[in-house]
Amino acid sequence: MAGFKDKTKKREYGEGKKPGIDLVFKGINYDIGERSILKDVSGIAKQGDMLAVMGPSGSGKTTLLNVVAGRIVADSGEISLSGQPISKRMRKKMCYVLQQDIFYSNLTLRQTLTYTALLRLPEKMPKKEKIRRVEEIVDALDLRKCLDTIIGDVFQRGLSGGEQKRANIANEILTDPMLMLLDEPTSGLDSNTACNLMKIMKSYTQVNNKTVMTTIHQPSSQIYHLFDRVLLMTEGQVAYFGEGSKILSFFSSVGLECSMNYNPADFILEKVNEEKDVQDAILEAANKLRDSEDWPVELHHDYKTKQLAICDKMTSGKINEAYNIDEVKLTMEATTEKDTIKDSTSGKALAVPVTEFDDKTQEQYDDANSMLNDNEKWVTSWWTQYSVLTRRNLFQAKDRILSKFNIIQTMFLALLTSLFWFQMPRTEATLKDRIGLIFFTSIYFGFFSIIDAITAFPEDRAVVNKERSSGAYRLSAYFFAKMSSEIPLIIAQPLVFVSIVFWVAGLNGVTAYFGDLAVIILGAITAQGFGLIFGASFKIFKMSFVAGTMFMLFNVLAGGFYTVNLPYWIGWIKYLSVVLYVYNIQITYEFTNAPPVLCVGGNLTSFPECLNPNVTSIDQSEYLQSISIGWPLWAMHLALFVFLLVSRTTAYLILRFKSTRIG
Ligand SMILES: Nc1ncnc2c1ncn2[C@@H]1O[C@H](COP(=O)(O)OP(=O)(O)OP(=O)(O)O)[C@@H](O)[C@H]1O
Repeated sequence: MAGFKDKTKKREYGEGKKPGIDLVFKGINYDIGERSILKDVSGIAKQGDMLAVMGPSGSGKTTLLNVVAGRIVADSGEISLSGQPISKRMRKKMCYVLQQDIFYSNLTLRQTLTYTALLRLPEKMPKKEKIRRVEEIVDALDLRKCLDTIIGDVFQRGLSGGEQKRANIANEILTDPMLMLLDEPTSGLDSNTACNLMKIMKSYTQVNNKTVMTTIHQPSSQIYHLFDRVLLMTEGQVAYFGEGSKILSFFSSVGLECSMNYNPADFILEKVNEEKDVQDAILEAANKLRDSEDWPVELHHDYKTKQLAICDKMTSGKINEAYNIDEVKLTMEATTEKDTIKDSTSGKALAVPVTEFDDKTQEQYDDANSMLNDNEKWVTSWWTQYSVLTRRNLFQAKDRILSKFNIIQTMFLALLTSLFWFQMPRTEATLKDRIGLIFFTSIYFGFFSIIDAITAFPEDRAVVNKERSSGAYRLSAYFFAKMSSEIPLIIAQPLVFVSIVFWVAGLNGVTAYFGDLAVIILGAITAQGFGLIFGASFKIFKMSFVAGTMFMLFNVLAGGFYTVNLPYWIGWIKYLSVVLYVYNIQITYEFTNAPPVLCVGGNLTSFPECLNPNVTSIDQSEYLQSISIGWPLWAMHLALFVFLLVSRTTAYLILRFKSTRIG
């Protein structure tokens, strides 16, 4: 793999490498209830290196990764990046590649990466540069041949498992993070694909001076030898931390010998899984290791204060003064141990990694600090986030809302409805059919929108949660983008349906056509807002679905078609039905300024005025009065707008504050 450098950087250092960061986590403890999940876990991942976190299932690997990523707050312990306590802002310099590959399944890899680049690379970087970065990463991770393949899911084939893993990593490293946290990147891959992936990662890490911490289950020996350091865990404790190459001699010191040609990874995992006395012996030896020469200085108990004193000077730009801190009386023994600063009195190592404090070193520190302390909360403006998300959502939702299946369904229903209500004569005899058709159109698109919003939500929630936890964009940008991008798609189907059915059935003229169309669309958009509420309120899809269906059934029952005269004590409830307003607006258009509705002859009529031989048509305004709530059109439209506003605002607030929320 050809490595790639960030050409946007002004300076390069040493052997052409950018300054990287060292991750140190020390004394991490984390309990859930009575159970200790992590016990005094410490380790280091250095720039240009890969740290493997290994251990049996349930030993706490993912939990540790979550703690480092800031997704879980540890009960105690310290985490620092290049000597500085880790902060929320610094976490933007890291990426977390989840075990699951979470993407919009119907976007191609090119679209997925491009949208990520536009969302997560700095506003000031030109678009051309962002695209170039996508291209570089695609080559680096050997993804070019599948750039135009959709991501896919269980329903539609797309990228292969290995390609999805690489796509997942590519998507995260686009932002050029300094620290990469990978959770089981090889899970589900065959050994060859897994090995290729890890080789690619190794090369990328070295060439670009990145820091990698990865959990891994049972690596092959080829993969195992790619790791610089290994943190072996058992039951939440450190069973070994140190260079991967020294692990067998560590086990040998406990009397556990690995036979030749045996995969060291298999061997160590077998041993930490053995009976309690073997485990205890390993843990005891691991504890002793903490007092040995091999134990990194950064993990010593007294390291923090001294390190911080030096760091304070360094971060305030006074590197040379760091040498002269009285309390610690530093001397640099560059000739014998080039990379270590030592306490002159005790001779104990205090800090790494400076060999010479010249101008170049000062620059490196300036750069590393400016990278870590980047104060921008968002890398792109609200408007950029909104417009990129709108485009992405439009593309992504188009295939869903205007899927072949939905188009066939709408066309089929339009055909069926047209046949059932074909050219109704405008007579008293067809009044029931006429209002039946109007009621059907009032509810159909409401159902359609609410169910669509609920079914689309789980995928949305997963992707947006992932992206928002890496600080990609604001919730409001996502929310407004979702609303505005789906409106044209929601309009498309009622437009086709009403344009066919209205005229074939013979409803009332041009004004009623536009009025009906507008109110059906308004009802559908409002129903979508309620769909969002149910999608956001429940983690379990089935519950959202049941809640959405019950809500729509309530709307239908209280919609004014089945029940006009409710008992007085519950009559108010109908005003909570969105369908009531959509239906009433439509019947108002149908029976106002309309051609006459002819009486049926003789005693068959239900209208007393039709018994008068001089009267040929019914009084439509009186009829309308008898079947409607009698509100003026403007008031009913206003009520619908209030519902629209309330549903959208509630959905937003639920997303913002509920625990199942996005972001
Ligand atoms: N929310 C929770 N409530 C109770 N126990 C939990 C919770 N989350 C994790 N655990 C427990 O913490 C332990 C460590 O879990 P973790 O996922 O970190 O293990 P792991 O080493 O990554 O396992 P695997 O290799 O199987 O993914 C497990 O025994 C798990 O059951």
